Amino acid sequence: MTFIRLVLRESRSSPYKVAVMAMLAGLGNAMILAIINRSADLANDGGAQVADMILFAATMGIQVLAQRYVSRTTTREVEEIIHRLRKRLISLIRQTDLTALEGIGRSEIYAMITKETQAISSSVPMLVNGCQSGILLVFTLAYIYVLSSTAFMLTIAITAIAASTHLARIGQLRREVELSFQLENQLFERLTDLLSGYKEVKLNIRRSRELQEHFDEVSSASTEAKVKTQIGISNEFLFAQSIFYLMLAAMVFVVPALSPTFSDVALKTSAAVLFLIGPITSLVQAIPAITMANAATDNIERLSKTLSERIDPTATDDEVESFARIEFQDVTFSYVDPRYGTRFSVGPFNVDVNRGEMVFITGGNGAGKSTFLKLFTGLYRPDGGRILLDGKQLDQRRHGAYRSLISAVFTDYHLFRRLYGLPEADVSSLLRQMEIDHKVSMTGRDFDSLDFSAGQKKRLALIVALLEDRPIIVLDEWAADQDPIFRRKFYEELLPAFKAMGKTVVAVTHDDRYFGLADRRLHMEEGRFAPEGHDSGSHAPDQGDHA
Ligand SMILES: Nc1ncnc2c1ncn2[C@@H]1O[C@H](COP(=O)(O)OP(=O)(O)OP(=O)(O)O)[C@@H](O)[C@H]1O
Repeated sequence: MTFIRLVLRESRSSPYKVAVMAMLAGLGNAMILAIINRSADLANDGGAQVADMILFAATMGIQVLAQRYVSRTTTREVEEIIHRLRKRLISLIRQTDLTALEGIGRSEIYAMITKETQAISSSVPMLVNGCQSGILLVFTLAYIYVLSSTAFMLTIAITAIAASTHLARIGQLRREVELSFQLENQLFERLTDLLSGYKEVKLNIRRSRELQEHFDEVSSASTEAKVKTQIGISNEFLFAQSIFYLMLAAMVFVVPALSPTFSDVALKTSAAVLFLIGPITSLVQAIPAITMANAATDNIERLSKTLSERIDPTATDDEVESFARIEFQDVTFSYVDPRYGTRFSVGPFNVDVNRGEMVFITGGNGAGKSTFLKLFTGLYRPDGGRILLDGKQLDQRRHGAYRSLISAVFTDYHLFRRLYGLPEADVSSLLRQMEIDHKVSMTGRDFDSLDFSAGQKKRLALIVALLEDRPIIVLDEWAADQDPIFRRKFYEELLPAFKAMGKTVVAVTHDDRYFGLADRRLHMEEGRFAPEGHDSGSHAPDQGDHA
């Protein structure tokens, strides 16, 4: 009952008030039944009383108002809970350690924030109905008891047998629902593959076909699981209906044989049993809805737990504005896969970077350059060794604040349409400097378009990094997709200009032609910096830069 627990835990309105109102609605329903039965009786004896009509109208009014209160309150409550859950998930994602987030699939996160919350939301009306029906059922049974204890005992016996059979069968249904959830997540993954890899899919018809086959396979398994679930639900519905007919039959065939006085109330009791069909149907429909809401809540809570267990303890609003020296002492880091153990280790790094320096990092593919940058920028925390900022070791709080020294453009950078975290700025001179002033314009803090070439986009990302106005700028193969002319401008004009502004530049580069421009070059091999003068030259040759 994870979903119910979630609602009780998160609800801001009083659950007692909702329960009282739901009881009132149920009682109102049962009273409507009793008044109608009584009035039907009176009709035989010459007509219903005006008092009964007034009582009927008043009961109906109370019942409608109470039911409306319950529906409105619960719907609003659950939607607000979903809103808070979503906000919390986004906030947790923001605060989680980068390594943890890299381990969780994107499609899983998308699915939790969209599909699972939707599943909870759409189950609410059925749940509310189901709860009210349960209450109505209790009151109607009480009314049947007042009419005839034999009829009541028989109805209870049949309901108990039916409910236990139903609950035993619902276990299987729950497994089917969970399976169809898992399969739908896989469908999300395949769809993400298709959309993210659209160019690759378009270029290779065999890949395109096989991807389609894989999608069809998962979709068909998901359909099968869904069909089983739906058939299970309709079987339960049929089952409930049969039970209801069984009850009616019991009233007409069995109770008269057991109770000699029953004939007086046979009509009323049968009417009461007829009245049960609505609540029983709603209850039966509510159970799969609860099962789905439970599965969705379980999934969301599992993700929340994973994320909260991996909250980045270094997160802070503190900022550092300047520095003189950053020292890495025996810093190590490993990528660890829970299934396969350590995948790759870097370090120990013993290196320092001084204010105003321009440091180039070189090395072959997979040597560990980007990993070093993630350590240097404070995005990864070292497994061993220590980082010193101006001679003082970074503790957790200072580690977070340390990140505020750095702006970066990584190889897999993301360009936000809005200048999040930055004030409105006049970017015209930067746009001119980057030679994209004819392409980009801004409205307030928003770029009007991001539909540029790869190289132009990267220039815009560099502008955003510069707008952050931080003392260190970290660039990972920034010039890789620039044309030779702009590449030269980058190395010969822009980087020296940054240095002249007092910025510290740490750049990963393969452009051997410009290696000489750096104050220092650190060459990396197999996760370590090679001793100076031991550059095996395994970097990629500079291609196409012969301007
Ligand atoms: N998220 C990750 N999980 C596990 N292993 C990783 C992860 N990221 C990188 N690696 C591994 O770490 C090693 C170093 O990767 P890194 O990206 O630091 O290399 P690099 O020197 O920047 O390479 P390139 O020049 O190709 O960009 C590689 O063997 C890579 O497979």
